[in-house]
Amino acid sequence: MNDFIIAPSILSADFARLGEEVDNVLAAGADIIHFDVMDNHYVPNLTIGPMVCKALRKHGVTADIDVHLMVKPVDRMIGDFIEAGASIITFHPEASEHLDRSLQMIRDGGCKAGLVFNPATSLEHLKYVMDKIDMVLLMSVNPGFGGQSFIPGTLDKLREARALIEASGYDIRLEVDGGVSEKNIADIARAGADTFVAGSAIFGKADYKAVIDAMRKALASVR
Ligand SMILES: O=C(CO)[C@H](O)[C@H](O)COP(=O)(O)O
Repeated sequence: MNDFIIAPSILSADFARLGEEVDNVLAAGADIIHFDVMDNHYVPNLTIGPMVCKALRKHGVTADIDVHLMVKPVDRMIGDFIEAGASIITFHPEASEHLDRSLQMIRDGGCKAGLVFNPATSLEHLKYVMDKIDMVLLMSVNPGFGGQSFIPGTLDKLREARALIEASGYDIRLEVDGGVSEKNIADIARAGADTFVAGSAIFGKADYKAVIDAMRKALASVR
């Protein structure tokens, strides 16, 4: 695994050719696949569920699948995605009735667990569960749609999250999602992110490898 992880969001892929799109983006140098699950309840959009995750595994995808649950309630979906072959499952603290239990369910199912924070959601939810998470995901847009602009205040929040992670002593990745492109990825990494979700910046271009290479080149200037 690279130190910096690039995670294309299939929200912006061509769903009619999803297996091929995932193969192509992995062949172009992506590390993992970001899988956005929206329920038209917690967020105002409706996307894909565990059957599609299972279908990607059946298609032959062996890369990690990073499932971002934008659903409420979360617990039933956790079980279904564990069964469907997810590698990482993240959810929003305000969407779970019992945060600790939801995190434990994910780890008990053999997946990595993480919490997702909307732009205006406080990081205080991390306080008592640092030992139960493998990833913190900061949304740099309000969740629900691809193609939005990066909210600049996320950079300060990333610095805050990075400091909390370092102080905890745990091995926790810091992911950012929304409006990430080859133009701002270096600044985002300098603020502390190590895992980068990008949807429209990658799938919106014809040459996925050129974009991912440009992102890696920008990241090389950071470390
Ligand atoms: O979770 C999401 C939206 O809720 C998407 O993953 C995110 O917005 C990525 O899309 P883009 O890179 O086009 O901003």
